[in-house]
This record gives sequence, structure tokens and C-alpha cells, in this order.
Amino acid sequence: MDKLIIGDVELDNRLFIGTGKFPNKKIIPDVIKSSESKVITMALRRVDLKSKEENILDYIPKDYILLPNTSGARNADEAVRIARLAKAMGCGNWIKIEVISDNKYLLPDNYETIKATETLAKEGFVVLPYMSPDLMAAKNLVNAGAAAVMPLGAPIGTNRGLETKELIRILIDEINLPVIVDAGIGKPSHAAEAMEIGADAVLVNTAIATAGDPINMGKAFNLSVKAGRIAYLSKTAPEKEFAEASSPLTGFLNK
Ligand SMILES: CC(=O)[C@@H](O)[C@H](O)COP(=O)(O)O
Repeated sequence: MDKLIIGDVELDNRLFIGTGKFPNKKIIPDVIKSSESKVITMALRRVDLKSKEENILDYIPKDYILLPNTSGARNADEAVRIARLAKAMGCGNWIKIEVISDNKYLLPDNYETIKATETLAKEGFVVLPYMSPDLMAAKNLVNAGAAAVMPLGAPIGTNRGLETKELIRILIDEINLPVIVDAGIGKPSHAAEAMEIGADAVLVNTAIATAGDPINMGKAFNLSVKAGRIAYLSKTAPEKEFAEASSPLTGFLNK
């Protein structure tokens, strides 16, 4: 499989997974294995190195890329503070910026996200900003030093799939950075759809964590992301308005 390059890291798997909402944390290592994901995101507020109680980091094997996210940040300053804290705690220099001040739809604040991206990219972070799929905002994120853009497919946790498909398609066409579809992906077929239109990767949490069998669902998402990528690279056949016989009738009609 062709590699995805983010920052100076080459990834051979294009499924990123989250660690929230699992019925119990003990199955997380098995989900990481079945999904073959190499990039694992977790909310920094769920990491407490001083606590004697179990810590989400205890369930993420050491040789994976941690993608701490700034979930809970309501503006750029809070996101920057959380990112610096994550780095100081030894979570590496990758950061997923999530700035959300709307509790009903959990939509990202693109303006504050761009500000946080600029500050953190200058400090050497590999910044992956979660965003509403808007072309101008994406261009500003490129200029701010983002390492990828993460447009939402649908609001977080809704499992509704690629509601923003046409807007994401514009980013794929116009933005010269990896496009990672994040949030709202509810089924493996949604993930395959994102990959078929040329997304570079997808991030899935709720659909795996709240499935009846999260371990097998991780496997299903892994397969669908791979299938979607192969389909994209194979150039999907064009859609047609009218029917076209699969076996040409020319010879038959001439007799
Ligand atoms: C875990 C995480 O980063 C989420 O905020 C993310 O956006 C995933 O969304 P879903 O839970 O809808 O997959």
C-alpha cells in the first residue's frame, strides 16, 4: 500500500482511531491491533500521569503515534495551552487542534483553530486541525503551517457519514496537504466513500467504540479504508446519466 506522509513520518495505514466511548478500556489494545491503525488520538483531559487510577496511555502500546487532541478548548489560547501540556507530559509533538465553543453541534471554530495552528506550528508541533470544510479556512491553515487538514464529515458522534462530501471534495482538489476526514463517519462504507473520492485518511472513534463488537468493527474499518484507497488509485469509472449496455449490442443489431 502506498504511504501517507505527515510531517516527517511515513504511515502505511490510513485509518486513525480515537479512544473515547469504549465500553471498557481493556479492549483498546485489541482494537488497535484489529484496525491496524498507527495513529491514536486521545483527549488530553483523559490523561492524568499523576493519578494512581488507570490512565488511557496504559492502553496504547508504545510504538504508536499519539495524537493528543485539544478537546475541551473553547478558544485558541486554551488549545495552545493544552498542546504545550501534552508535549511536556511526553505525548510527542503531534497535536490535533479541536476548538469548539458550540455544545449542541460541536462544530469547530475555524478562526480560533487557525490562530492556534499558527502558534503551535511555529513551536515545532505537527499540527492536525479539525475544521469545518471551508476552502478559505483550509488555505489559511496551510499558510499557518498545518501538517494536514481534518474536515468533518458530519458532527462528532452522529455516525451520519459524508454529509459534507462536496465541500471535502473541493479541499481534496485544492489543498496541497493530506486531507483526513474526521468525525461523523458511522460505517465502513462511509470510510470507503471518503477514500474513494481521494481523502488521504480517515479518523473514526464513535462508530468503532460503540459498535456491538468494537474489535471486529475496527477490522471492518481497516479493510474498507484499504479498499477505498485502492479504488481511488484505480480511478473509479465515470457515472453516466443514461443506461449503457455492458455487452455492446452493435454486432447483434446489424444482423
Ligand atoms: C476522538 C476525536 O477526535 C473525535 O473528536 C473525532 O472527531 C471523532 O469523531 P467520531 O466520534 O464522530 O468518529
